Amino acid sequence: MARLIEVGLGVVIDSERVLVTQRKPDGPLPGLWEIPGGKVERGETHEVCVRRELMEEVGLEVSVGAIIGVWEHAYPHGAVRLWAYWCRRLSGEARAIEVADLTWADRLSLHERSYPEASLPLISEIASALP
Ligand SMILES: Nc1nc2c([nH]c(=O)n2[C@H]2C[C@H](O)[C@@H](COP(=O)(O)OP(=O)(O)OP(=O)(O)O)O2)c(=O)[nH]1
Repeated sequence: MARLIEVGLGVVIDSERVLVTQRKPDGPLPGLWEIPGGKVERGETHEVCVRRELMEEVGLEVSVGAIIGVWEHAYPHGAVRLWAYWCRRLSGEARAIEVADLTWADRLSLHERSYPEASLPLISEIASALP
């Protein structure tokens, strides 16, 4: 079996809303919404990966806190292991830099979007943490 792709995700909550981003129309899982993040690069810690991805994708400086969970899933394009962390926004205003779109979703609107299958347990976990 092909090796797992390690992926670091940053769950940023601000004013009782969570930041979700939309994948670009080209590439795997086009147009689905997700938690910002990306592949852990060689030699990188998860914390460094999450901080780098949040800055690259949405221009936010964040601090990385506790781990939420780890989930594995095999897609036709490859198998992933998602490592999700609670994050706090330190500076910047989120803008769609390397993503198709973004929004700050409350508990209700979180459930109105479509996510990659691997993210579904994480989305439930986040929803249960929102008021
Ligand atoms: N960022 C993110 N990726 C997810 C989520 N759920 C999920 O299955 N994935 C998958 C999609 C991809 O197979 C993989 C992340 O890879 P990616 O292609 O988005 O990562 P990247 O930003 O490093 O991309 P690139 O530089 O290779 O273009 O994890 C999620 O909630 N957020």
